[in-house]
Amino acid sequence: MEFELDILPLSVWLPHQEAAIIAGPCSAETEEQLVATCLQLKDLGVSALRAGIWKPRTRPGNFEGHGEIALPWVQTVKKLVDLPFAIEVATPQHIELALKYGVDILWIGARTTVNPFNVQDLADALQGVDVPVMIKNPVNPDLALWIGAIERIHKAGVRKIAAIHRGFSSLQESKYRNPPNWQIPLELKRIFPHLPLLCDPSHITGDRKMVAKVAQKALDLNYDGLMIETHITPDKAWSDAKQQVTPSELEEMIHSFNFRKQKTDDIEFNNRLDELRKQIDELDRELVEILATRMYLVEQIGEYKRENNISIFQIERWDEIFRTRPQWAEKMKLNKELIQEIYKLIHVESIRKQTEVMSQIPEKIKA
Ligand SMILES: C=C(O[C@@H]1C=C(C(=O)O)C=C[C@H]1O)C(=O)O
Repeated sequence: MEFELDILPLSVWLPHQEAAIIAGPCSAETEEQLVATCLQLKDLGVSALRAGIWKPRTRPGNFEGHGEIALPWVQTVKKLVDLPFAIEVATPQHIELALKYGVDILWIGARTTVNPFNVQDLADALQGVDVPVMIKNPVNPDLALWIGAIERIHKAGVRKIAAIHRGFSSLQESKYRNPPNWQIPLELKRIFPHLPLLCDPSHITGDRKMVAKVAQKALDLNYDGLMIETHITPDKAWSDAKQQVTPSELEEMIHSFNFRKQKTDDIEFNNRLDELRKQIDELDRELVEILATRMYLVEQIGEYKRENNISIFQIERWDEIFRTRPQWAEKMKLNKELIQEIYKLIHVESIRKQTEVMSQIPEKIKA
């Protein structure tokens, strides 16, 4: 990475118990709806409130938020409920207005994170401003864009930063509205271990029935918090009706959550974990050795093909491999999709290796 992120822990700007929970309606629809929802959230132990003031909608004609008109409603809520309030901003003007009305936390939405020009405009507007900024993943599954947006905001001097994982758009059919692609946020966490990471199961699932399950998965993966859309009458919501839950459903969910610890001092647990991990280390070494041996054979086949002028890609052989290996896996109670994915990667590497071999001048001719 270009530079280590120097950021403050989440607890500095968002005090919380086991995990930070940000809740509130998708959109601020009326002052009554916003106040009623937030009053019901007041005693649930949530760490912050949220509401959409400007809503980026895919197509025109849908409710796009009230804009500045709704900001005094946020002020009303803040007088009644002693919790920080978060809203989405997409332009420098949104930032200016949010700060003018005393909004505590800003977030950059998925449709903004995709555009570096847009993010840079926001970063410039945030220069010298001490406000926490949460950055949602870009709509498309592109980790570099997400990192780029975080770096731009960080370079503007913002030290209260968090990332929000809200899932990614996909052309494939899925039970999710925005499939989570967990490997992307986990890779972000590997690159920036100190960056607080929140999950937005409402946008990932698009379906209130699945929200608790995805939220629990995020907690199992040691996420620092959750953002959950909550509405007093979700079915009547002006936006994202299907994915919002009532405050009492949220309360039930919070009670059902299992909050995991990252580590323990329990000696017995740690010893057993070490023992099992040593076994994994040995197996992984063997796995890598086996892959190296397989690749050595692929290279030999490549040389043989070159000498006999045979093409690299062999559809029948590849088809046989792609059919049989998952079958072997299933017999051993292994996930067949995993084996398919692994073999796709192996095959791409075989082709790369043999392409390299094909373009080499054979030793005999060189001599
Ligand atoms: C190794 C070969 O070349 C390619 C790579 C394969 C593999 O990695 O197993 C299979 C078929 C070919 O597309 C081969 O022809 O056997």
